[in-house]
Amino acid sequence: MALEQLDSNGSAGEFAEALQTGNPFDQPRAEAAVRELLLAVGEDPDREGLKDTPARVARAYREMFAGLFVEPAEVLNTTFDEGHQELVLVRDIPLYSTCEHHLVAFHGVAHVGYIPGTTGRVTGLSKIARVVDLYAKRPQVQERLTSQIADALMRKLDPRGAIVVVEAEHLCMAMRGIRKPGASTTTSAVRGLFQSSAASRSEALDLMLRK
Ligand SMILES: Nc1nc2c(ncn2[C@@H]2O[C@H](COP(=O)(O)OP(=O)(O)OP(=O)(O)O)[C@@H](O)[C@H]2O)c(=O)[nH]1
Ligand SMILES: [Zn+2]
Repeated sequence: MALEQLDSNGSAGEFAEALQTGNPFDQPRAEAAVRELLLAVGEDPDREGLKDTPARVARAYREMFAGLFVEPAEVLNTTFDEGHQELVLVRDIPLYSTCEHHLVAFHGVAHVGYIPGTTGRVTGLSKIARVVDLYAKRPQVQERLTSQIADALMRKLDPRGAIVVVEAEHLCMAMRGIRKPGASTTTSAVRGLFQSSAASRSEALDLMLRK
């Protein structure tokens, strides 16, 4: 399927599948593992309410990890020359990812900005959200997710700078363990001009974090 087609009407899952380069998801193996887990926690996987659960959970994991075995940065291959050499910023991109330590969700928003290079080459705004989405669909830590998004922009758009801020709540800190619901973690990754120029960085951060 052509990426252009998916851009207009494809879901993130279909999009990820179109980019798939590595192992396909092993549905039977995932189902068997979920069944084992249910047994391990003392449940009866054959009772009425749970009988379809291994298949359902496996499908959910397939979707949640659709960014594995793909190169998310590839979505930034679609660019066009707009001659725009000022800041482009997409903020409040909703984000759902999975903490690789506990395999539970962390969720929040990503703010992504870049200043196009001298050619003024830009990418479609939806592509920025797609990159966030695909890197999020992996077992992750927030710091790596943040850096991967910034590095993808630098690699594919050759911009003067890229800046990414992610604000998220980790359910592993809310529903278990330390149990601090509402605690929020902010991570940033700054590259290029945003690293060397405090003025550019603070302009972008101000636009990103202004309530
Ligand atoms: N830096 C960072 N830490 C994370 C992220 N997601 C989860 N963690 C932390 O990973 C750590 C794993 O610590 P461990 O001591 O191995 O695991 P644990 O015994 O379950 O830890 P507790 O959560 O403190 O109960 C915890 O402190 C989590 O809060 C993340 O995205 N970034
Ligand atoms: Zn965790």
